[in-house]
Amino acid sequence: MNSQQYSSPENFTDTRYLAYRFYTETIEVSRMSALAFFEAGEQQFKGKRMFWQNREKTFTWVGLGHAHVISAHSPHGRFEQIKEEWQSLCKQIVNEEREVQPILFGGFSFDPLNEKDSVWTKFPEAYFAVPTFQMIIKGERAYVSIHLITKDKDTFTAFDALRKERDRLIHSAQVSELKKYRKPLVVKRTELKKDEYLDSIKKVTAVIKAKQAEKVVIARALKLNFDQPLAPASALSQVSEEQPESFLFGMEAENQFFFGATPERLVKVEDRQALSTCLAGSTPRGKTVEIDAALGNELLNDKKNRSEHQFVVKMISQVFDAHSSKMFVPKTPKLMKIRDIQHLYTPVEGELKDGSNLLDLVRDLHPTPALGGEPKQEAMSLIRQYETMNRGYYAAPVGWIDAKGDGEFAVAIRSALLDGKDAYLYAGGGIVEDSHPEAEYDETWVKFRPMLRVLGGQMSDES
Ligand SMILES: C=C(O[C@H]1C=CC=C(C(=O)O)[C@@H]1O)C(=O)O
Ligand SMILES: [Mg+2]
Repeated sequence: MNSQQYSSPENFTDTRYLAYRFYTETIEVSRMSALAFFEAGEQQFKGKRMFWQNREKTFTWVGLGHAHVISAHSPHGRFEQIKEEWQSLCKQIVNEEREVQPILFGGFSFDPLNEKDSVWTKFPEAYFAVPTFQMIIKGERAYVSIHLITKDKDTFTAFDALRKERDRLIHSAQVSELKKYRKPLVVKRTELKKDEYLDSIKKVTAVIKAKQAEKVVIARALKLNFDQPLAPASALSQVSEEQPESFLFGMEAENQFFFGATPERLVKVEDRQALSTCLAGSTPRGKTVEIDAALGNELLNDKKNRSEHQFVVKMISQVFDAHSSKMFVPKTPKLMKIRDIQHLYTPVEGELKDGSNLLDLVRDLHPTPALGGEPKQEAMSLIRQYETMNRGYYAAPVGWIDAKGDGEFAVAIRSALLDGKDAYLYAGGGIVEDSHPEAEYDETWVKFRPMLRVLGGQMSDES
């Protein structure tokens, strides 16, 4: 790298964030491992690191350090708060000419009105950050940006220090291989409140038969205890090897780390084109091509799974109808096959109307009936009443938005919370009129499988 290339940092001011100044600088770098960059921040930025890779693997993003945090602690108005604060901040930094935009990354809790005890002690109801150092890999090109958002006037020394730190991070990521970690041993695996979970499915099915709701998603948790803590970089590296066909995400909040490999897109916006995917209805993969195809066919024709799926298509279509024009929804679902499981899948596309933006869609889509139920409010209150835990960020939106309003959110399923020597894994399923507790229980095992393979903790008869 040649320091002559550096342009002087740009500086913007704005009304609401008048006191702040936003300094930024981006350089293109030769390609390096995003995980090595994440790991290079282990000492300085522990507790403040974020990771994202889209399903197609065309976009990888790493954030180290917090240039600015936008979080919400109140159960009400959190989507608006994040949107408004980000837009205010963006007024100072938007520059249509800029090839690399600053990105705000983070997530929401599933249900801020759930009052059950929570292990998610470090995660507020919404938690987003603009990182101090942002690395982007887009296709064949890689960029590293510095973001400094400050009220100080004299930033010359501070910015200079950040340039040095950036060079150190890049150097470290380019020369060192990802550390080889020993996979911690799982000393104990506990199914949390299994009997209550089975019982809740019976009760919810009865409630649905009594026509108080049409569909409710009920989930449960597994707890693993390790002999030593698992490093976030190691967890991410395992998950990226095990689940190549999913969105990969990770976010640290102090000493807790939430990560996962989810197949489910909540919504993506690019140049005002919006895309969502309805994903609900499941069956395992078959051991041979023939069995796999037969299972897939059965799923496509299964009444119970098609009904689970159709609630999602209907709801997402309604939300898209409100926010977009030129909507497109295929009439019948296809199969999405991933390593352990196959799902019914319907993409929904639309062109955003003036005045609607990505975070409006996130607010109105969350939770879709793939994670909440139908009708939404009844399902949420039934989940509060019958589910045996607090979901934290499981099943909630996680993703990013840039200064232009483009971005993508996934639904944080197939995920786990790491907390010291403990991990909490989550899985659920859509309960409809003809659901059966044992079958739903089995389905959760299939959904736990990828995370169990990543973390260890599967029993010897599980592959
Ligand atoms: C709730 C989960 O999956 C949802 C997404 C796809 C299929 C689902 C199902 O068939 O039940 C669930 O709605 C989970 O993985 O924990
Ligand atoms: Mg299901």
